[in-house]
Amino acid sequence: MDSIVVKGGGPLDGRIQIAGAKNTSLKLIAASILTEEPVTLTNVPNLADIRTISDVMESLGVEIARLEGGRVMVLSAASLTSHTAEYDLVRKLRASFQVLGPLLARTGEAIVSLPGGCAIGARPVDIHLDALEQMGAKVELRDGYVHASAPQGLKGCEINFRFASVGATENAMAAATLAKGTTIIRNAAREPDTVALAECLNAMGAQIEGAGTSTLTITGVDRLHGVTQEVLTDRIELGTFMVAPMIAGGSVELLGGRLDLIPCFADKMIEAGAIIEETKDGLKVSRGDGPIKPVDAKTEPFPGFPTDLQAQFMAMMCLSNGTSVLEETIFENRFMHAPELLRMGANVEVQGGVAKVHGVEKMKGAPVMATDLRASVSLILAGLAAEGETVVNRVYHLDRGYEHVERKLSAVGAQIERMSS
Ligand SMILES: CC(=O)N[C@H]1[C@@H](OP(=O)(O)OP(=O)(O)OC[C@H]2O[C@@H](n3ccc(=O)[nH]c3=O)[C@H](O)[C@@H]2O)O[C@H](CO)[C@@H](O)[C@@H]1O
Ligand SMILES: C=C(OP(=O)(O)O)C(=O)O
Repeated sequence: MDSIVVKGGGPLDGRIQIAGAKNTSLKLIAASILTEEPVTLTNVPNLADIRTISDVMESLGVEIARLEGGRVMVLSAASLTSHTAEYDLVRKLRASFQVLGPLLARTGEAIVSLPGGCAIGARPVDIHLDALEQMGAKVELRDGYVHASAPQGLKGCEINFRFASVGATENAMAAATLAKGTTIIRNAAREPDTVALAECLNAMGAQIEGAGTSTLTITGVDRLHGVTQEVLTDRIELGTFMVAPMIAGGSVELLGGRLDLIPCFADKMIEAGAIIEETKDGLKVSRGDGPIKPVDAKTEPFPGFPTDLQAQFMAMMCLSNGTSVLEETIFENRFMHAPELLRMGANVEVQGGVAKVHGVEKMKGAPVMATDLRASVSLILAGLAAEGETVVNRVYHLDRGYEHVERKLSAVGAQIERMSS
């Protein structure tokens, strides 16, 4: 299994190209089931998660051509050969559950393995299933699978989400595009990935209004057609690399970066002392002359502080000149990086969903391991300024969501390499 070795070093300098968004790509790929015509996606990142969802799609009969080293994907769901997304594939990637809505809407039947819990929390799917039931689907849980059917098609209705779940909004919205009548989803997610999915579906002939607000109105249409869609910049990769020059010092230009993708996170970075400049190609982030200042943050649905950037922000707060309080409200078990940061000399106290981070002057390299994607990258970030060598093990979590992290960081001067074993 590969590991990443980071040596604390001097300031960073240079440019990093931010890839297309993983979480947008996954949903656009799943949505291609809604049409018989080809869906072409450009700016797709080259990631393990994309390969996994491609396996799920191929198991359903979707033909996939990958061009330009995988950056361009052409998906053709002209003839679906299966209604079943198997446990062995779905367990590898929760987002595989996003085939449920499209499959049900297109064919009237879908059997999808329950994705199950994962390291960051239990992550039930009740909101997804309630929404589909309200649209007239019969939904049963049998042998670890969701069996959903709507032989006469789905029907528009009013749905009030108890929580603005990203995945449930996207599953219900995708399904509603082919329902009879109008569906209104209240307390819908407003994440940029959800807006991008709505835009792609509209470009395929759907009638979705209100994307980016809490109320979506979807007027069902008889069929959707093919599309060519560019995937937007990955805001989580962007936020991750914004933290790097804060920890290591120096300045990095993040190509493709946009402030509107990370409004609250950018404000918190500025409070912590980052200098963020909008350039013609993206965002340039520098560490000012002063120390990293302690900043409190609470994770919230978009446009709030993203849970997917909490671990990286914690790594930075470990080096602040005071105490910050980080509150995790989205997932019940998303502080697994804290004990690993402690190995590196950090001072973090976790109690339930709250972490008190007392900044230390210096961290020290250590062997560490993380059990989820963002936790893994937070340890690499911490390693950029730690004394000595940090070895991050189990990097398959990292490879789910970061393209060549070691190449991108070494290109701006970090001492980092991948060790294969
Ligand atoms: C592939 C993808 O896009 N993943 C993102 C998506 O995950 P995902 O779509 O799974 O996140 P949700 O917004 O659905 O989950 C948020 C919270 O709602 C709960 N919940 C969700 C659905 C449900 O039916 N019942 C329920 O109780 C979850 O357990 C969790 O505590 O949004 C999260 C929140 O921004 C991000 O961290 C993930 O990176
Ligand atoms: C939690 C994440 O992804 P997933 O929802 O696929 O687990 C993430 O991207 O940080």
